[in-house]
Amino acid sequence: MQTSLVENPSVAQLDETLNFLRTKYSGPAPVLGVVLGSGLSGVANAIDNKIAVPYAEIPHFVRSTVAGHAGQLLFGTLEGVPVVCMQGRFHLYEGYTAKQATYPICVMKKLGCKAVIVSNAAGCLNTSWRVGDIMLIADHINLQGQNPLIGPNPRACATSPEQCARFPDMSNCYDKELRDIVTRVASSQGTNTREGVYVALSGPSYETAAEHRFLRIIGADCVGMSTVCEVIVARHIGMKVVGLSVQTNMCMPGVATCHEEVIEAGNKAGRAMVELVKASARPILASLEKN
Ligand SMILES: O=P(O)(O)O[C@@H]1C[C@H](O)[C@@H](CO)O1
Ligand SMILES: Nc1nc2[nH]cnc2c(=O)[nH]1
Repeated sequence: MQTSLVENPSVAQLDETLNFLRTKYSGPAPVLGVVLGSGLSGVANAIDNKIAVPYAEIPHFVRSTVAGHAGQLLFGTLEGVPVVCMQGRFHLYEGYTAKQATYPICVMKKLGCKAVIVSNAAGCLNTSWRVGDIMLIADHINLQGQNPLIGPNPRACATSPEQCARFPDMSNCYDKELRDIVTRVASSQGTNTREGVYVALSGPSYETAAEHRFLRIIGADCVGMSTVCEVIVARHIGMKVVGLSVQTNMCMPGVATCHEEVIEAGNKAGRAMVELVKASARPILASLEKN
């Protein structure tokens, strides 16, 4: 069943989704959500005791229409940590509203997730970096021309009154403590992560050379077509966020970009991402339990 979501998800819609998911999965409640971007679906292979639920079957979910996005919700454990994983996400360029695209984040919250790891494939604007580099998102710039919080407030998926501010703060959007944990894990694995700013445009066209110049000037290190709406919703409802951007193509004058290249580079770097996300799951959980 597919419902057009232009309003915030209602209690009834969320209940319907959760009741359906409970008929498919009865294991421990997930504490960590993971959103896998283009070409990064290999992380799904690291999930143990996996139960896959296609988006097409889930009430109030829309469909994945993009190559490289499998379009299913996965339940299971990652190094013993109960997780729910979006194998494929929804993008605004698919024609979905910001509320439709971010509905799964509300569902993750209702399922019990305290934090979400969002990942994406991105074009690299930083000329000192290389294809395959993994960037921890330190901050973002939202140039999508949409904000999922526009409209009535608060949200039914919030669990406490202090969540869902009308004007939510975005100053520690990408949690510093969790970011430091992932950086430490990466260096213990010999992976040299970057930190930087992700800028999101609506897509689906890739950028012109003039747009690349502009995006560098305003302080972006890489550019993509997703993530920021998910992160805004997650922060609004009190979830902590870790963001990972795999640099899949260099944004350079005269160099063409294509989605196949993005998927291929995402899949290659996906191997390091799998190890990083796997090894970070337990320390992230320990940090969430401490706070
Ligand atoms: O879902 P993500 O942000 O990883 O996907 C990126 C942006 C577009 O969907 C696609 C372009 O090739 O990759
Ligand atoms: N907007 C945008 N999204 C991407 N996703 C992967 N590469 C790119 C890129 O170069 N530009």
